[in-house]
Amino acid sequence: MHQVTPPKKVTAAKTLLQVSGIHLQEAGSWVLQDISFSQEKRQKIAIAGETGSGKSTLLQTIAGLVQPSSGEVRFAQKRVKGPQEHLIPGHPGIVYLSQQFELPRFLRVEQVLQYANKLGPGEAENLYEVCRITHLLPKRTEHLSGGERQRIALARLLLSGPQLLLLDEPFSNLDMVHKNILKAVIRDISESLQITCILISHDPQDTLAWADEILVMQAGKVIQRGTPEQIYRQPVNVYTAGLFGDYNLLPSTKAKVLTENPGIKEKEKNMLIRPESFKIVSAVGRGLAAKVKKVSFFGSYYLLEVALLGLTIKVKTEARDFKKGNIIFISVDPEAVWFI
Ligand SMILES: Nc1ncnc2c1ncn2[C@@H]1O[C@H](COP(=O)(O)OP(=O)(O)OP(=O)(O)O)[C@@H](O)[C@H]1O
Repeated sequence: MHQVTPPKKVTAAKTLLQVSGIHLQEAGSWVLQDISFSQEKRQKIAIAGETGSGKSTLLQTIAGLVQPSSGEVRFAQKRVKGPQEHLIPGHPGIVYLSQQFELPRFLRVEQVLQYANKLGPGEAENLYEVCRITHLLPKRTEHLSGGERQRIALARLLLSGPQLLLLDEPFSNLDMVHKNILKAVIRDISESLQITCILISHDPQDTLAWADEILVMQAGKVIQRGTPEQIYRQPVNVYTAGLFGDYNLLPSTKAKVLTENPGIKEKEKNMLIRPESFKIVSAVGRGLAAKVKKVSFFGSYYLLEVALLGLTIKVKTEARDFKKGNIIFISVDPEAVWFI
């Protein structure tokens, strides 16, 4: 099996956020169930999960915008009060960038930001640089693109000087150019402004390379927590596996043929193999024969669908030599197999 780095131990002194036993019931059903985790200062946590799994509600609960039915959120060792305990919901140290952020219309960007500014001289200008919005300051808010509006909404939140930034699907609805700008902004918010972040995203490309730790949610529960490598290579179930990319699932009966490969032990469980873990080998006898049924081009790689052991298996390759109908020989590295 793969060697993966265990998540870092969180020590009390470094802990910024402590979420303990959060439950939330709405309209008779559980939206959040027994959620507990902690976050160190500057630790980057991503939350993944299907639509409706409770990700946004969890972030809103952390921000003090939703009252949990039970459990508590502690931020910098103090309990975060919910909206039923506060006249103005929220916590001054925590900001939440919603998917439905709003900006006042018919104002110049610099006016909008001026009203929100609680930072010292020079700090706001630095923040505008980090958010890549300095050139937008003289523009009017109704003359901005969606990506620009979002970076201004983000800067406006950060002008209050928070320690924790909660980002709810910030990359949805962005084209590749604006997405890459926002990725650089989020990296700099963490590195130069030293603000701790939690980020929700559907897209594994947004979270795997960024996060120190990923929480996977399903039906209001955290079902897996680990480093990006653990989550990707050792998913607890097919739900987690599917959130982070394509996979092949071979039933144990079929897997027996592949287990002839020295190094792969036969187990009763199904075998999960990512498409990039198959190797296409040249010689007969060094791999199993498979017939190419379909070739799809994805820019940096091709995805082959091949018939193997009566199943359709997905194989990723950078080579452009394969066509429908070809017979290829494939093998798998024992290190890349995960039993599920
Ligand atoms: N105030 C509420 N009353 C009733 N149901 C609610 C309330 N808030 C959330 N829910 C339900 O809880 C579930 C989780 O919603 P939530 O928006 O947190 O999920 P999500 O994982 O963020 O989904 P998405 O990715 O679509 O934003 C949904 O089924 C939602 O309808």
